[in-house]
Amino acid sequence: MRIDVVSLFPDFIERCAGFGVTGRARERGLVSLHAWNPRDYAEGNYRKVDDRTFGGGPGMVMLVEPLRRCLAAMRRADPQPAHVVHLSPQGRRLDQRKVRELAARPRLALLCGRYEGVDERLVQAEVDEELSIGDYVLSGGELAAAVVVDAVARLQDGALNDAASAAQDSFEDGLLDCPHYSHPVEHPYGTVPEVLRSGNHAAIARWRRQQALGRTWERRPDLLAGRDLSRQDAALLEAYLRGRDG
Ligand SMILES: COc1ccccc1CNc1ccc(C(N)=O)cn1
Repeated sequence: MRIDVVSLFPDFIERCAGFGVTGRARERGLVSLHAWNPRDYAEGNYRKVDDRTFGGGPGMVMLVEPLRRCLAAMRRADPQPAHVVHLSPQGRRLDQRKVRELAARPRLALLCGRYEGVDERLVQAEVDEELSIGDYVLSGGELAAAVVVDAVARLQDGALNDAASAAQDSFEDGLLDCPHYSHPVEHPYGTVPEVLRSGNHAAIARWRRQQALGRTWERRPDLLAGRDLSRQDAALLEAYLRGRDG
């Protein structure tokens, strides 16, 4: 898939997406990343990209015209239509379902606002959807865009090795992940659970599912609300809670 990023700090995303799984996905050609700077499309020798907000009040707004020109150049660069996402605190909340939807698209354009945001006319005319990575305000949309790039890149076929994709799966079915352990077996911080060293793969799978259910119940009950647990899952969760409460 192709991802275009519109940002006043184009190297920001290039750097963020250069490591690990995302860096490898790019090297393998699973994802191509293209940065566009609205300042390159701004007028005057100050190349103005922002100005005061009408109606008064603090802060500056990104001007519509440099962004319009920038997006036009981005569209011209590739005939494939781009799904334009504006990263904003006013956006719908990003979750794994939305990530999967975005990852299935051939081309994404991520619009990163700075200052107090973007002239609303640009949003209305050019943006397909606004997304938020959480209920907090950042100094720019770039970190949110980097989150989207990472989350969609790792879902591209061939991006993850088997172990990592297994970890991915645990989030895919809407549960938190089970705990993980490695060497040494005995450590002042504790001992690796016996079942994980038993070689009994059915028991290991059961234990992991039980841990995922129990931890989700304890930490994110909202993920279980409105979800019908299978009889097997319900039994595992009950046993987990009984075992916890002694
Ligand atoms: C006041 O900032 C803005 C106001 C409007 C748009 C963009 C920005 C840039 N900042 C952002 C961007 C995204 C998120 C998020 N939660 O996804 C948080 N902050």
